[in-house]
Amino acid sequence: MQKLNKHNYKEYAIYPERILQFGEGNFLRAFVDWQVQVLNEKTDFNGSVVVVQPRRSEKIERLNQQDGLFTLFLQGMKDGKPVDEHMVIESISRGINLFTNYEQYKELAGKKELRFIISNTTEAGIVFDPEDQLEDQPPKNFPGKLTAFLYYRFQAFSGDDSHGCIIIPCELIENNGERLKEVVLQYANYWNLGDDFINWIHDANTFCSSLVDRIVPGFPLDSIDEKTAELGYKDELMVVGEQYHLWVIEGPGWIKDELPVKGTGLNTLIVDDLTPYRVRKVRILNGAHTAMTPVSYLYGLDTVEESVNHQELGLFIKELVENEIVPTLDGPPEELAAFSNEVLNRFMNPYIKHYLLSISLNSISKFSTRNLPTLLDYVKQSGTLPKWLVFSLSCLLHFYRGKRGDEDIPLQDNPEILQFFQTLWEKVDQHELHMEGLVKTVLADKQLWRMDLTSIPNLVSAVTTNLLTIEQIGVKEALKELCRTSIK
Ligand SMILES: NC(=O)c1ccc[n+]([C@@H]2O[C@H](COP(=O)([O-])OP(=O)(O)OC[C@H]3O[C@@H](n4cnc5c(N)ncnc54)[C@H](O)[C@@H]3O)[C@@H](O)[C@H]2O)c1
Ligand SMILES: O=P(O)(O)OC[C@@H](O)[C@@H](O)[C@H](O)[C@H](O)CO
Repeated sequence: MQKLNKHNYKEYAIYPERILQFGEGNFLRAFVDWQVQVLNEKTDFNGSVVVVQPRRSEKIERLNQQDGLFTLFLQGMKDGKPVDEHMVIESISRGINLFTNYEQYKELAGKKELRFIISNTTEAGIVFDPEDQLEDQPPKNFPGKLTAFLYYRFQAFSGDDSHGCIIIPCELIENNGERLKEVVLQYANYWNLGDDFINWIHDANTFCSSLVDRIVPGFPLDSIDEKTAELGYKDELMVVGEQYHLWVIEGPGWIKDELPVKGTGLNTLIVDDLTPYRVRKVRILNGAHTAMTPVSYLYGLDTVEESVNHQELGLFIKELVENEIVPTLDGPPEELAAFSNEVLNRFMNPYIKHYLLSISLNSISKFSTRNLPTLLDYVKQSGTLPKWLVFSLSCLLHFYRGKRGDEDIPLQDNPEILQFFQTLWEKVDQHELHMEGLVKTVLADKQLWRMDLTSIPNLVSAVTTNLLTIEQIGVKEALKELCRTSIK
């Protein structure tokens, strides 16, 4: 069977390289590169994307072997109807391997037509590292690579303000645009790149914070043979995502002229303040994902869809979202109810297998950023603990024991965190530590939660009680018990 590449594919238009994209991952390809394709089809945007990898990865070579082409399946509800469609995305012109072709990167910095820089380097990507040097080819961290790129551009156009860029990071970090600009300026100062360059960063470039939303489980490992047979060609970069999408970009109104999304059907908004969109999305959608993961997985389920359609898990998720997360959010109640309803429907998407284990990556820091604010707000508002969220936190501690029955759980978190939990659970198993001791030690750890959670009234005893119940009767029975006593 033939592989997908330009020789085996129909003729298609090649557009000027107007976008530099840091990240070859599933999400950016199913979201940004798809949006660029829509813009090219429906407007005079006329732009293609050059992809660079933020870390060493052989995916960039695979992207070039396929001439930037890949197949995107978009599956889910659209305008109230089920839609299952696929298309070849043609908007990527090429990938540059920064580790072998750094010169090409420097050359791109001098191209007049380049205007946008987009990134998604996970929550770990926007960081400063004093080890990075301008002379490194490439600097190790993403903001270091970006600073170097902007400096080459500044030099190529002798500091001319009309050749700056619009920089839109997509990392799920609060104020990602401002944060990225801060780190770029930190590198500029650290590398002594001069006041003229720093002024050019401020005057010629626009850093926009942005919020992205589309569930992208990625490569369809489960159904690859079936999909390959349907397509009639091999595609190693196939990606599956849902139909729903939202991109909220915080920036000046004139960006609408350069990114002509109006009238294209794209749910991309250019706004003055994205805070309300971010808070509700992170707390409801990501919060529910992160909270359901240890509970459902320990219960014996594997995917989001199974969980939301399950009698007890479904109830757990609905109660958690509607009675614990939503009441802590600001905004018109009808809008919040509509949004949470839509999220629950998206979780039910029958086409998509979204594995809990893939969501479980770095669950401790995710609980901290996505669910802890809800817990704190709930306690502040009501003076009581949110019992579903506390049950989820209890299951999270149990999840990090690393066992589902006799199975080992492939935990994915940073090694210090994994070691911390392993040591504590071993002590409990060897009767050197009581459950309450484990709970107190974990909840008091400021490195995990950025605060001492034992200061929250009754939290230690509630989590200890849950864990003792789980030890005695298992997560299944413990959850059933919680459902029975909560819904009378
Ligand atoms: N998949 C989704 O449903 C979805 C939806 C919205 C947002 N996101 C966000 O997108 C990010 C990537 O998701 P994906 O599904 O594309 O994953 P992926 O594994 O396909 O891609 C990960 C990308 O991040 C880069 N990366 C990883 N760690 C990095 C680090 N420390 N520094 C710099 N770059 C790093 C990789 O090189 C790669 O380009 C996630 O952090 C997630 O929060 C994902
Ligand atoms: O991608 P992560 O690992 O940060 O989080 C897992 C999911 O919650 C996330 O990918 C959502 O599906 C996504 O944020 C939806 O827009």
